[in-house]
Amino acid sequence: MFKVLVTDGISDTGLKSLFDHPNFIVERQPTLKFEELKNIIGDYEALIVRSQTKVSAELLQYADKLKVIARAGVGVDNIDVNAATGKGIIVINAPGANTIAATEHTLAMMLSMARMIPQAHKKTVGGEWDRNSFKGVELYKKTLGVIGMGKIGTEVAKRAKSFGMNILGYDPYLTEERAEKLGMKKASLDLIARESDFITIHTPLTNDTKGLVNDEYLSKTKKGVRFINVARGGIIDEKALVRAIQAGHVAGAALDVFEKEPVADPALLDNPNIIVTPHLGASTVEAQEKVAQEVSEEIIEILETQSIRNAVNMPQMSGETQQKMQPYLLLGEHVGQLVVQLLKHAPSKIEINYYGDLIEEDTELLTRTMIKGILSYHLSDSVNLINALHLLKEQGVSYNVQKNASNKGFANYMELSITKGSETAKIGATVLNGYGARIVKINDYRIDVRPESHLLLVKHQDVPGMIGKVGSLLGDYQINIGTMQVGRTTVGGEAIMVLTLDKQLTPEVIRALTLINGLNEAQSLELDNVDSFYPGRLELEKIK
Ligand SMILES: NC(=O)c1ccc[n+]([C@@H]2O[C@H](COP(=O)([O-])OP(=O)(O)OC[C@H]3O[C@@H](n4cnc5c(N)ncnc54)[C@H](O)[C@@H]3O)[C@@H](O)[C@H]2O)c1
Ligand SMILES: O=C(O)[C@H](O)COP(=O)(O)O
Repeated sequence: MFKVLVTDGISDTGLKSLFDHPNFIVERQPTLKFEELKNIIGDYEALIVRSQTKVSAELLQYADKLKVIARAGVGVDNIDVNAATGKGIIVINAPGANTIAATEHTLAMMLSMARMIPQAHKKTVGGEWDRNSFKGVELYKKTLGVIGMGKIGTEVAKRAKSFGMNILGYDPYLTEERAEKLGMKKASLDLIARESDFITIHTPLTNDTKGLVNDEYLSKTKKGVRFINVARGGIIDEKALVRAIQAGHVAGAALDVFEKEPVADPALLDNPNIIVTPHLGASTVEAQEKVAQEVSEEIIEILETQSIRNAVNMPQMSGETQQKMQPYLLLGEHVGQLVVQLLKHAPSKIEINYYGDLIEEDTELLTRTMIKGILSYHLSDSVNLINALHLLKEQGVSYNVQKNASNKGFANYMELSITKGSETAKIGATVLNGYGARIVKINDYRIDVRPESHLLLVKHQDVPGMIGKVGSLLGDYQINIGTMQVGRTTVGGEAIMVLTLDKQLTPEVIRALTLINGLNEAQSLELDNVDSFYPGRLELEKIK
């Protein structure tokens, strides 16, 4: 059974798949204080939050069983994603599920500000019939500057066009072609400042966007400009905004999000030219059902089948790429497990080289699976694909990844080399079309071995009779040999033998092997999860 804790106001309808699932127990605690949350968080495998619950590094110290933190929405700034990553906890969100709600709220705020609807409403319900104080402005033929042309910015631009507005958009990813298709103009921030009558913000809050609209930017804007922020507090410097409104330069602002929430600053709340809502951008019945439904379904997938779609702290892959990369991902972990056993030490340096078809692919996840394979030998279950790179850094291990154009004789080839002091171990592997995964290089020896649970690596003199001696000794101990491969670099020098076996070797057999004349070393190499490893899905069993 998996226990899911739901804090914040999350839609019951959206949580239906979790409520109905026989393997999940859902508990709602929408009004917990930090101390209370800290005391219970250790019982849960999954946590669902909106923007109100602060999932801090301190809280996560108590979250011993937690595997997934789900943000029923977009922004994850209330979650310490680094701390979650360090603990191997997946952070997921529901990008896109509240796009329409935030878009419509942006337009509602723009229209309300333009026609002073909240101010007029307040006076009217207060008993005054004031038809003189609320002469608004029209949107028609005005210029709207959209900063951040992602999902919400794009939808806002499309709808604003239908009001007859001219649209300018700024986004590092906005191309001339896309802007043209949308019937708008790609602009610089300065052009938006100079020409816009309304400026709406739709970026995340990042180091780059924090205080993007500050005194300096405001000084470049057109007199009478109006701002809308339904993105994140802090992108507009609130003090600078108030100064510009008081100076009569900025005509108004419509704010849904604030530097500090709940907002209490009278300079914002008592200003007749500023209208506010309490972070309501995503608060529609439809959006709330959708965000809760998306994260509920994903929690079930992650905990039951270890498949991840929208993780914030994992490299993303399209379904098609994931399917294409699947055999390499499975092999990559085994390559990592093998190389660390070969070195017999925790490495201080890792080198990963990709060749052939792999240089065209997104290999970030593959790199992580190799690193997970290496680290799990010493760190065991505490390593997963989420925290592998973080743990590597923590251990002070450097790693370098290269994609090479040179031909290694295979359509695809990955080589992992790890070093400790003067010792290095190397494994080369490929996926052969129609034949599956193969280990094709151990240190400098060429071989051809299918990854199996139990392997025996023998280093011996390249002299007649060695294969027979090893085979008959294993027979004496009732150990069945699956396959046997030999490799050598020079005739008569040192050679290697790699055998796949039906069961694990005991130290006694290893000792007996080393007594064979001409045999320099025998090492048992064990691979985890070989049987469950090749059937198909992205392997994340350590997250379970
Ligand atoms: N008020 C609410 O309730 C509410 C609801 C939903 C989303 N949001 C917020 O709205 C914002 C936009 O959400 P989205 O779903 O459209 O995200 P998105 O990721 O689809 O789009 C964000 C865009 O911002 C752009 N961007 C990043 N840095 C930029 C910069 N320095 N200058 C210009 N553009 C930059 C990115 O390239 C991207 O295209 C986010 O901050 C999100 O958290 C708020
Ligand atoms: O990032 C988001 O999804 C929005 O800010 C909505 O936040 P909320 O779920 O707390 O309303």
